[in-house]
Amino acid sequence: MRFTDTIDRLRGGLIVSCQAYPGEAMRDPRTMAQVAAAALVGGAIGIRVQGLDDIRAVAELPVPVVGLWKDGDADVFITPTLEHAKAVADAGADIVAIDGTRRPRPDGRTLAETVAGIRAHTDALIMADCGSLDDAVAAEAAGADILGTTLSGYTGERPKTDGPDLELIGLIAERCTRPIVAEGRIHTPDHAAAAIAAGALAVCVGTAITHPATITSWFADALARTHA
Ligand SMILES: CC(=O)N[C@H](C=O)[C@@H](O)[C@H](O)[C@H](O)COP(=O)(O)O
Repeated sequence: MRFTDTIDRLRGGLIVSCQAYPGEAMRDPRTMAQVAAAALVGGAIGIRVQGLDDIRAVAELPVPVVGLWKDGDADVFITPTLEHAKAVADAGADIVAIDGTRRPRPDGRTLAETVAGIRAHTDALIMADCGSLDDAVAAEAAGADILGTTLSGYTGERPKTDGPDLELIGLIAERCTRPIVAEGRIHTPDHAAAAIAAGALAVCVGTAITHPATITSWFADALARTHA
């Protein structure tokens, strides 16, 4: 029931990822909650945030909250262990986003063991942040509820496309039955529409909506090239 209800609410819609990085001026849970509230006014149907304080700061918003906890210097850093995932759920996430790759995890658990441990702890849905088709197939077999393309271009298995990895979305849609959230380098409304057309249930946009330093650099670099 909870699965169906949450998936129905996400269908065809825009999740906005509100994240500021260590040392950045906007890295403050209140600021991220304000950015999230503004995104809802614009039509977001879901919010994705990083860190336990940020999750708590948006947990009462009237939309599904995708929570994650980036931690550590290892390759696997998005909600890297079962303990991180439980904490994300306890902070109020409706959907716990975890590393969904086939790489070794810092706590030595497999993805299937991690998913089982989260299920035993919470009824939150589980989103596997994948970097390839093989990841998505394995994540579905491990029991993940949602397959994300979040890590495409960041694990060495897929090229870092200029824009979303539409090919990967199509490949996952062909092979897997779990819903797909297209995430990563969706920079324009056309990109978002193309991701849905390729087979995604919903799209998640971060940088292009909520990261002013990067957006500013796109404009500034274009002007610098014009005047070079
Ligand atoms: C690879 C990684 O660490 N991705 C992170 C996952 O939460 C975020 O830094 C991204 O901003 C997010 O996935 C949204 O993607 P984009 O910002 O490209 O719209």
